[in-house]
Amino acid sequence: MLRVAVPNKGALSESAAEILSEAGYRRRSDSKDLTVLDPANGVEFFFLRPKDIAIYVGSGQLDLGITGRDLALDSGAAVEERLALGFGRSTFRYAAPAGKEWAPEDLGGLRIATSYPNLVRADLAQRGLEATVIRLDGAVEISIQLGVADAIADVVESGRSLRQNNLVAFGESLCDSEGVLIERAGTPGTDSARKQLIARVQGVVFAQQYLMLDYDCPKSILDEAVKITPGIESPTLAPMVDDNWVAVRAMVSRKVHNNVMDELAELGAKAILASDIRSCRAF
Ligand SMILES: Nc1ncnc2c1ncn2[C@@H]1O[C@H](COP(=O)(O)OP(=O)(O)OP(=O)(O)O)[C@@H](O)[C@H]1O
Ligand SMILES: O=P(O)(O)OC[C@H]1O[C@H](OP(=O)(O)OP(=O)(O)O)[C@H](O)[C@@H]1O
Ligand SMILES: [Mg+2]
Repeated sequence: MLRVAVPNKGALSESAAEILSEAGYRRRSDSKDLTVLDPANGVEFFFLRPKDIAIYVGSGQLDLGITGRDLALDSGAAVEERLALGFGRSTFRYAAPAGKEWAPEDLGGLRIATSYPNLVRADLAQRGLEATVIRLDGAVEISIQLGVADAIADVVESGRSLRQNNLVAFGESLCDSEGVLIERAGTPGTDSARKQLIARVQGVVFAQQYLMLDYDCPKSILDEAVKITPGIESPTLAPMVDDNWVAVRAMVSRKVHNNVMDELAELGAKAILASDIRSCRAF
């Protein structure tokens, strides 16, 4: 039986559950359940704190886990990313009171509060700086006001928490994070339940990042149109009753699909339709 760790709460839990459910795995029926058995797929799911997941997977107790890249790195556990999952995106930034221009070099000798002490220590060491790292569990933004720190290093998503506490981020992001599927480093498993879960999850993630585009295309502009929509392998063409036209179908990245639709319309394509893909095996 494949043993898979899933976030039980927090910023990653809902999206992780969504992806697994879309990939055909059993959902838990109660948010207090810590395990769910899915015998049809040969998987047992363990609902754990996202911070702990890399430790279980790195120690070999569990085979795969969904967690955040930043959490996995900070844990120091011997794990590798198998897939990036495209949700729970965040940056990890230094921040300090607004009103002065800060640079990472200013951190030498200061007290830095964070929930990710290892990420911060590694970054300070790389910069050749010595500072006191103060480990807090959360609500890190308030720690300066409360007098236990001079600066912080924290997860920044929208930036609202920093603004509300009159803090400014500075320096590059220490870690650009998102949800990731991890396994133990050095021993990529090859059992069928594992391969199936990875392929299914990859199919759902891929499908979330693409749309299916269909359009009617005058044959005279077909060469130019398929350059705009090359698809993954190659676009599909289907004959139309009017011999001067052909129907084209291709997958396009969600990020650019509006531009692609504009360009196709400009070129003379008609009936340009974009539809969601729920899952795929496109690789
Ligand atoms: N707005 C956000 N706040 C916190 N974590 C976020 C956010 N957006 C994405 N993440 C990611 O979610 C993971 C942290 O999840 P975790 O459940 O530990 O924190 P949380 O959602 O703040 O819950 P908790 O209240 O238990 O601290 C990290 O990988 C982090 O990068
Ligand atoms: O840039 P933002 O969109 O404001 O998001 C980032 C903030 O959200 C999280 O805190 P959370 O609300 O989870 O509380 P916590 O600090 O107790 O974990 C995180 O720790 C940051 O504080
Ligand atoms: Mg939090």
